[in-house]
Order: sequence, then C-alpha cells, then structure tokens
Amino acid sequence: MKIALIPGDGIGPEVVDQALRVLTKLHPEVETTEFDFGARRYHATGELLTDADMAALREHDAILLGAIGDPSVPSGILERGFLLKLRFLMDHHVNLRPSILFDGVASPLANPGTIDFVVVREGTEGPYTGNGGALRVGTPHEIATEVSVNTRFGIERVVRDAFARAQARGKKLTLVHKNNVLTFAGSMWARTVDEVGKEFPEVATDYLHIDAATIFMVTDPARFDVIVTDNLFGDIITDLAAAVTGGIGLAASGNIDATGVSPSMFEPVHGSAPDIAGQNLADPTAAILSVALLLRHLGDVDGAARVEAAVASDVASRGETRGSTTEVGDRILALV
Ligand SMILES: NC(=O)C1=CN([C@@H]2O[C@H](COP(=O)(O)OP(=O)(O)OC[C@H]3O[C@@H](n4cnc5c(N)ncnc54)[C@H](O)[C@@H]3O)[C@@H](O)[C@H]2O)C=CC1
Ligand SMILES: CC(C)CC(=O)C(=O)O
Ligand SMILES: [Mg+2]
Repeated sequence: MKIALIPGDGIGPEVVDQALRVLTKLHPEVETTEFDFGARRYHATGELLTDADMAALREHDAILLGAIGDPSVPSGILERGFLLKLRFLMDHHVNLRPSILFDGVASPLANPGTIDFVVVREGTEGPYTGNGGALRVGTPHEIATEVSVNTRFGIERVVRDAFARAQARGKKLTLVHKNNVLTFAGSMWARTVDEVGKEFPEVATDYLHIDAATIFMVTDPARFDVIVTDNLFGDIITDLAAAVTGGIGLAASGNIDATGVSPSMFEPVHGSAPDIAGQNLADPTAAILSVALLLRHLGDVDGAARVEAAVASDVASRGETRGSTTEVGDRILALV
C-alpha cells in the first residue's frame, strides 16, 4: 500500500501524525511519501501544485491530507491554487461526507435522535471552478462574477453514485439544491435525479431547498439518509452536519475518483484551524476516521471497521474533557 501524505498547514500536520500512527499499526507494510505542499512551500518557492507533483502523487494508491490554508497567504491562493486544483485534476467528483452521531457524544441539539447519513457532494463543478472575473476592481463600480458550472455528465455521475449508496443502505435519497431560484442548474439536477432514479426503483427520493435543509438538519436530522448536492451547498451543509454530530473535529471525508483512474484523497472536513494550530489542541479524530474511509476504499473493510470501532469506543468515554491531540491519538491507537 503506497500512501501520499500531505500534512499541509496549521493543525494539518498534528492530526495527520495521529492518523498515520493508526494506519501504520494496521498496515506496518505501508509505504508513505510525504509532500510539503502548503504555505511554507509557497513562501519558499512560489509553487502550489506542479505537473511533476501530480505525476508523483499518481504513483500512490491513495492520498491522506491534513488541511490547506494559512493566514500568511491571501485567502484563496492555497485553497484554489492547490486544494481545488488537486481535486479537479484528480477528478475527485464524489466528495463523500458521512455524518454519524456516535453513542455517548453530546450533540448541541436537544433531541437529536439517531443521526446516520451521508452527504454526496459533487466535487469538481459548481461555483468552485474559478469561472468568473472582476471588473473595475477597487472602484465604486466594481463587478464580480462567480459562475456555477454544472454539466449533465458531472451531475449524472455523482447522482448515480449517490443512488447506489442509497440503494446499499436501503433507504432514501434527498436532493438538496435551490431550484426555485437557481432554475437552470436546479432543473438539470432535479431532472437528472428523476431520470437516474428509474434505474433505482427501490430508492425513495425527495427534494429540499438548501435553506429548508438547514432547518431540518437542526430540527430533524434523523430524516436524512443520503443527500446529494452541489459543491457549494455540500461544503456548507457538511460543516453544519459536523456540528450537530458533535463537532468539526469528528467529521471525515473522501474525495473519490469513482472511475479509479486517479488516487482518491481522504481528509478531515475541517480546515487548518490557525486559531489552535501548534498547541496540541486539535481533535485528530476526523483525520483518524478519514483513515477508515481510505482503508474501506482500498478494500480493507475489516481495518476500516476496526478504526471506526476504536473511535466509537473512545468518543463514548470522553466525557467533558477530550484531551490533547496526542492524548486522543494515544487512546485511539491503543483501542485499534
Ligand atoms: N480541506 C481543507 O484543507 C480546508 C481548508 N480550509 C482552510 O482552513 C483555514 C481556516 O478555515 P476556517 O474557516 O477557520 O475553518 P476551520 O475548519 O479550520 O476552523 C473552524 C473552527 O473549527 C475549529 N476546528 C477545526 N478543526 C478542529 C479540530 N480538529 N479540533 C478542534 N477544533 C477544530 C477551529 O479551531 C475553528 O474554531 C482557511 O485558510 C480555510 O480556507 C477550510 C476548510 C477546509
Ligand atoms: C477550502 C475549501 C476549498 C474546501 C472546503 O472548505 C471543504 O472542502 O470543505
Ligand atoms: Mg468546507
């Protein structure tokens, strides 16, 4: 198993360290290559992600990422120039974000019920493609556009992936969009769900506007099973989903090229958290659960289950004090 490690910025290296210990315990044979992408490299060389970097990453079975983004670099340069570029070039079209409220974990909701759903966020299109521009910058007449790109091909493949997951889970698929206002893209998403749904007659479907979806995620999250949505809505709603299931420190994700051509990438949902970086304060659980997603993706279902069981056991006994990054890592490592 060859894994590319991208610790990245802020708390990224701290949480990846703990995730790597778990991975290495389960797979002592793992071969890792560490890449120094992020703010330090950008400051030192001006480079973000070169063709040679892409070729080197492609030599691996999967990528484990911490987080990218640093206050010393203007907002967007690393996020767009490295992270989104990497996701797009690797064709990571299925951005998989499971949300589970583990037993014993406190939710901020008074009556959370059972929360166990998966957001399938489209990962290569929508408003994140950099299709836009600015005119008369800095003047009172400035204009900025940020155009959402939605292709039939892109929507259909992610919708089919989401249906397959809903079928495997035996429940339902909810399309989340804003088709009462974003009528061009929203109509294509809705029609695509209707058409692809004919291949999955046993999967029930429903639809929610994104604004209403945020209400139900707080008032009745148990109603969700699989959600399919676009890149921007999926980004936002998965931070909310993390919050209702005990916090951003527990939320894992996979950026998957479902064709298998490119290595898929696994990372916590959270960012580089500069406010707590370098203090051994970050919760590494999301990064560790990302290892479980990585292992399942590579076919080690038992290994993935062991990581998830260790995390479930640890979070159930945390109580009020979670402990430091390394303490959490030590405890989960001992349980795996
Ligand atoms: N995939 C990635 O690499 C992502 C990168 N970013 C970047 O990260 C930087 C910071 O972004 P923010 O909007 O502040 O989001 P963030 O997710 O980094 O932090 C939001 C809040 O959650 C807390 N938090 C995050 N992860 C935590 C953990 N593991 N344990 C405990 N608390 C945690 C932070 O301390 C902060 O208060 C920005 O440069 C942003 O662009 C943001 C999201 C994803
Ligand atoms: C920093 C963004 C490019 C990514 C993000 O917030 C996410 O994928 O959740
Ligand atoms: Mg996000």
